[in-house]
Amino acid sequence: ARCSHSTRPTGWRWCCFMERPLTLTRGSSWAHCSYCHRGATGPWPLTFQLTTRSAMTSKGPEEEHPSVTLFRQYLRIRTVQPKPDYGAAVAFFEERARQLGLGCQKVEVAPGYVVTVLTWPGTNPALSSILLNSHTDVVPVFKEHWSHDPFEAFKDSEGYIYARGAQDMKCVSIQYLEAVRRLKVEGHRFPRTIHMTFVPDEEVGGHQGMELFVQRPEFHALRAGFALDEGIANPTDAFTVFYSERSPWWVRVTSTGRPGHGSLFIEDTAAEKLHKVVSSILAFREKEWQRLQSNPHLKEGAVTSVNLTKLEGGVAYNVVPATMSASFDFRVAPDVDFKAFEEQLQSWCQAAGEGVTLEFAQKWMHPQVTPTDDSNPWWAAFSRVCKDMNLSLEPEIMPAATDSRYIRAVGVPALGFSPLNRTPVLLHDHDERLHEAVFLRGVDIYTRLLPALASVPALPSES
Ligand SMILES: CSCC[C@H](NC=O)C(=O)O
Ligand SMILES: [Zn+2]
Ligand SMILES: [Zn+2]
Repeated sequence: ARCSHSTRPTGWRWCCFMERPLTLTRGSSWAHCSYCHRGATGPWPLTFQLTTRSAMTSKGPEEEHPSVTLFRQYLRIRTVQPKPDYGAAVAFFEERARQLGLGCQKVEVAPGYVVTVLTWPGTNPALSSILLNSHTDVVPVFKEHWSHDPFEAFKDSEGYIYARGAQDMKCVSIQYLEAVRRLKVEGHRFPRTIHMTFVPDEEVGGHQGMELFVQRPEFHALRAGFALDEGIANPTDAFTVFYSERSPWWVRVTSTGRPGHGSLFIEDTAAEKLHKVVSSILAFREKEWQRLQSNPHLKEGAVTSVNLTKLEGGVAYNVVPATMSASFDFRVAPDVDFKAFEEQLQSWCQAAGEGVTLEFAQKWMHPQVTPTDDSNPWWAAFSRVCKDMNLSLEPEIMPAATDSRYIRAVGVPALGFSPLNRTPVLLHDHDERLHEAVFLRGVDIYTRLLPALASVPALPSES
């Protein structure tokens, strides 16, 4: 409910959410309701519309919204691959649990790899829980291409926060925490328990993180009925939501052949045969690209992609090598017949000649689709809130691989959702950044989503 601003005397601040006067906890431009911790700024009327972006931008730390300050603190923790400081991240979440009065459990899934679980118990322990997952690691940076230090969380005069992880996905971790904080201080309780899991190593495949965690008794004890995990920003007004993922298949093709002097026409060389396989695979790539281009209804995640990412072999200009290899990053669409596709790869190798083999460095075989219709009560609750908030959703298949695949594979429906619209897609890119107003709007969105999800009535399987 929004207050009717015109009827309030000027000079007051009013919490639009709680319909009560704000207790000012900071200086004049940012007013925070000490009860629900929502902030508001600028002259009357107070709104949270993105159209007031510039008005929401603060200049110094004194005027900054405390949720933004917390976000920037987290961005400064260097959980960057390949040597993330996970210890600092775990300590950060333990402190959040202490401050919020949440349960905190640490599960070491491999030596030095801890999953931190923060828990807000529901009122009906018979019901399954809501899992809010986020990974704590971030990808490396090319520092020389950044306008600001990627681990300083610099905020420019317009309100853009520059940092590795600003979009992928440290924003989401803090948005979950701040939404829970608001709901908790407002005195709410919901039937279903809410667990927030903060997991390591997603950016390198989740093999020392979620892949192990979902097999542990501690995971099963959470009794997750539904999960939210990361999505991708959307540059338009709409929000992207992912209901499935393509399966990563990392394939190395090794070709062996006759060696010899570089001046001679050697027959049956490794390079010739490798070239044939590369040509077959790149022709397939072109076909999928054309299929995507020619059908406006198809989104990137609905076709199979492949890139040639490594070429290895050779020792000298004048020595024909006996072995050469090519590595490919395939992302296989969920509707593909996996067995037939693997046979196709094998037949391209065989067609190239003797001594051409392939091996897999990653081969995900369990694609799952979370239904996006009202047969799925979780989707019904999620999409209803978005409709009520006038958010338009674009349901898609995630082109890349996230920890959602492990969650879905153990039978827990999951949606990939980062509440970031009007934001250029800058994950893994130079100058990754997020506007503070978009970040705060995301906290508002979770503040609406969580009550709905945590109040989904008992499912047939739960009664
Ligand atoms: C296949 S494991 C690698 C996972 C990685 N995830 C995020 O970027 C990806 O490349 O999709
Ligand atoms: Zn991510
Ligand atoms: Zn990533």
